[in-house]
Amino acid sequence: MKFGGSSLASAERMREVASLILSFPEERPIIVLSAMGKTTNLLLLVLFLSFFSFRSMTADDLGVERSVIGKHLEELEQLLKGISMMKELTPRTQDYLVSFGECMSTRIFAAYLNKLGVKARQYDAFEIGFITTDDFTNADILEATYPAVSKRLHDDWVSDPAIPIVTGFLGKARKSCAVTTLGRGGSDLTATTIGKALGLPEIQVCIKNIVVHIKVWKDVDGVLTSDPNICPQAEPVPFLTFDEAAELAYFGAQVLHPLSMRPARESDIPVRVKNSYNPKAPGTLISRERDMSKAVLTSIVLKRNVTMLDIVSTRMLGQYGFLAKVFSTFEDLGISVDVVATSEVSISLTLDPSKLWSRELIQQELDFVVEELEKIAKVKLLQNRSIISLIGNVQRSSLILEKVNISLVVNDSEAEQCVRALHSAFFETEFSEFEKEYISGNGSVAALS
Ligand SMILES: Nc1ncnc2c1ncn2[C@@H]1O[C@H](COP(=O)(O)OP(=O)(O)O)[C@@H](O)[C@H]1O
Ligand SMILES: N[C@@H](CC(=O)OP(=O)(O)O)C(=O)O
Repeated sequence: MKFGGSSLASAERMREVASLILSFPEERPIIVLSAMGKTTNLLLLVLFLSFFSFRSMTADDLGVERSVIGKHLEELEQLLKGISMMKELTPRTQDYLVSFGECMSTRIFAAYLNKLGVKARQYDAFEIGFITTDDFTNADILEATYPAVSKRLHDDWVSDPAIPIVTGFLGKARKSCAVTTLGRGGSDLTATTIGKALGLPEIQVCIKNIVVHIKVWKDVDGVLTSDPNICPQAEPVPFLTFDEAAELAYFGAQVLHPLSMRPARESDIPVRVKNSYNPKAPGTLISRERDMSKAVLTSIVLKRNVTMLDIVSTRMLGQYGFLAKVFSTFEDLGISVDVVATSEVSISLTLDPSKLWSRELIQQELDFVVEELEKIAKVKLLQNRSIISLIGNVQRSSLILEKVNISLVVNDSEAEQCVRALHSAFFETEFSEFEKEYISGNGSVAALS
């Protein structure tokens, strides 16, 4: 069970989360926690004065000794002094800095459960086998993680049973051994990684009749048809496939970490997204397959602040070399490409902003891309664009577009209005039988727009 910042904003919320966990006495949960509320943002903004008092107050409110986070508060103070003296925050130091959020929330929560008489044990993910690449701020979990984590959790459980309370979001870099983070919202990935680790055959043999499932608790009734901050009418989507959920997350839905579906899909362990403020709501069940016969559009998502490039060949290369050269330029620079529309001699594409944001020299980098591409093409750089993606089952609407989703690129300033218009057309309008048939069966996608 994973509880994110949205479920853990205060001492009161922590109490409710504890009673929610205890309301499943038949389950043997492993708990993954994010930092409380907006702690990660606060740490990044270095609003540490309010942060210190807030977190200590939470411990006080829960009747937990402040000493459970005393060492961390001292270390954090030292770290912040160091950063302000050096006037430099490297991605590695940034990861170390934000790791305090999860390290403290889990300690406070484990101490609270113990105080209630429920035996719990706190774990820092970087100490129990979460091995990652050294890509600070956006690290990838490595395969070695799965057996290491399952062994550690299993062995501890056998020798001294206690509910594990694990820090989400964090890992340990394979080369430098420093603390890493898995990208914003990465605790979802921690939860599905533990799910896969516990689904390994060795664990299944050790613990007979184990049925692993993953619950991700949020502050909304599941994955919704759109971002509720943009479309207040957004409704929960009851079922999704791993692929749909991954697309949805990748194309901007904040509700799930973009890579979090990978371990779940690899181990075929379903994920249920539930509302910790409304546990009775069924939420969204994400699994390998679902009934697609009625599904057309599942969700509309928005990814803002995207950079787009229009690249038209000057035919200096033969037609066959053009696309290869364009893509190798991005590969050399380590920039991912999101959405692509292409012909033999021209290509329009959007760049993945997360890759650009995680590094410095953004403008220089873009200038360099353009300079490289101008050797073979005319290039137009368009900034402040948004990608609106229509995620769903277009399988039945066009043979050509089978299994792809539809993305539109619009100006940032018009994006929310476009999402609202699309949401209203697709989810808030009663279609006639004829229109339903046209959308889901015979019409082309172009006709839809
Ligand atoms: N399609 C969507 N479905 C559900 N929630 C969404 C969607 N798009 C954006 N959100 C936002 O995601 C939030 C939940 O994600 P997040 O804040 O990361 O939760 P947590 O902190 O629990 O991990 C919701 O409060 C909602 O505002
Ligand atoms: N605290 C981290 C990791 C995380 O997963 O948070 P949340 O579960 O609240 O999205 C962040 O804010 O990015």
